Amino acid sequence: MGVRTGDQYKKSINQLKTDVWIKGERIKGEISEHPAFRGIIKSQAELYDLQHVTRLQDKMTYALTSDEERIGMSYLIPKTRADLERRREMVQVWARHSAGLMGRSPDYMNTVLAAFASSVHVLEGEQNCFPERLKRFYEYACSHDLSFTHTFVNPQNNRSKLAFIEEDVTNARVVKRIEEGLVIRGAKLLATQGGITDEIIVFSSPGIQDKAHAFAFSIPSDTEGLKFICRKSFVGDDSSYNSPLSSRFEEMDSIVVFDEVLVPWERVFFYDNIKAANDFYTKGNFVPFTLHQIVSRQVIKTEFILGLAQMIVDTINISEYQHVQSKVAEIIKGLESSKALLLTSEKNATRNAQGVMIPQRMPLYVAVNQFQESYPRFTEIIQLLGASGMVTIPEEVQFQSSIGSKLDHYLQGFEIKGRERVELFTLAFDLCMSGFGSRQSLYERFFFGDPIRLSQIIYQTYQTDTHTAFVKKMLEKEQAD
Ligand SMILES: Cc1cc2nc3c(=O)[nH]c(=O)nc-3n(C[C@H](O)[C@H](O)[C@H](O)COP(=O)(O)OP(=O)(O)OC[C@H]3O[C@@H](n4cnc5c(N)ncnc54)[C@H](O)[C@@H]3O)c2cc1C
Repeated sequence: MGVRTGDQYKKSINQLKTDVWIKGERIKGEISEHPAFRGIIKSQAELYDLQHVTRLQDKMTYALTSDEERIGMSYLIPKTRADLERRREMVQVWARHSAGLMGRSPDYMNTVLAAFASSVHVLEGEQNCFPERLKRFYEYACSHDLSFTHTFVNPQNNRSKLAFIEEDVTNARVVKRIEEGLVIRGAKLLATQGGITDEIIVFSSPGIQDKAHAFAFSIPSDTEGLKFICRKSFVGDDSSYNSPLSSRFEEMDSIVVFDEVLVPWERVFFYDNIKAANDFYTKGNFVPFTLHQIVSRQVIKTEFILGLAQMIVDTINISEYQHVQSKVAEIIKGLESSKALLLTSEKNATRNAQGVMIPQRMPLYVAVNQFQESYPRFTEIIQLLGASGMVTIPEEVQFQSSIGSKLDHYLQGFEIKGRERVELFTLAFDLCMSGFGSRQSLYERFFFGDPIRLSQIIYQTYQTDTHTAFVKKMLEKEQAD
């Protein structure tokens, strides 16, 4: 089949008739026509179509041999530094299409799958582990260009350190091991884009205490007993003027419920193995590969925010003020740091024993942890620069009415008419203040894990020995003097 078109993606999602619940009802009919999903499915389809644009073909796809069908670059397992560069460029083509606002553009999960497939050695020879199945599944996913969502974390009912002592009443767990496969009951915290992908990958996050929770598998989204229960939609409305971002990029997050879901053995990658669950996450390539994708996207998102900040400055003509300059400079510093950390991770990449090129972890950890803090600050800067402009944003229909000419006059900016000025500030509002925008901040803060625990990982894994030795040497010199 090779790389898909947007239309093929849309048809496939509509045919599934996945069990998706929103506003107290199960979605009936084509999900691509539902107001909560219309925009995001269209945007996702546009991304698939980019793989077919002739001038982008070498960036977005590759062929293993000259006569083989091309597959998505997002599935590439890098063997060289040039491959990492190709991966970055592919991510950034897709990210530019959504200004980096689609955290789950297909490259995110395709990267996760490539990371898993390149980590099968961690599972080899281990009890209840099936590396061959994972490899076969990766090949199947590449050749069919499948779309994925995923869910790793358990529901948030009790996060105390001693939570494992309590009876588990919510978490998805294996309740039966039968001839046909595993039976799963319970829930997982959430899946972004849950319900609008072909498949869902379910993995245990590290730190599992009970082997019934230690599993990994992938199943079609329409598997019997699997339910996606959506939150409230953050789509403002269908208008690209009034809701320029949420009408296109609202990805939706849904709670994932497993009502006695049968996972066939062919789709089980491991089960009942706590060590495998921990090792696969920590010793496999999930972290460095996924972080490389994430930081590549975040660079583009920061470029977009910088452009928006500067346009606000120009539109109300405030560039002469020193604090305005330093606020924009904050975004520039964030952008340049992310870019530098990303390139450092590629420059210092090393090839592992399996011949896979692994980007250096630490610069990527630092970049993503910094972004967890700087992204909410960037949106604050937009608000501080925009001030009342963020709320003097009448809807398009007001400009089309008989008072439109008054609005054009009274809301004019520096050398632009009211309608254009409001269009820009409406975009800023959607990015920083709407439900969609607030969720974007929460997403960047948490989607790759708790920022507090991430900074702990940085502290605990950073080698400081040479630095303390440096100080000791300096002290010895002082004494010698
Ligand atoms: C918008 C969004 C989209 C997401 N999409 C997905 C997805 O598609 N798939 C998926 O699997 N996950 C997804 N996630 C989940 C994400 O991985 C988690 O939010 C993240 O790992 C943090 O877990 P939590 O939300 O359960 O927070 P908690 O772990 O419940 O943390 C809540 C608070 O308690 C503190 N806390 C809790 N435990 C500790 C501890 N041990 N030590 C110190 N402090 C602690 C935290 O610092 C935090 O302040 C998404 C999250 C968001 C917000």
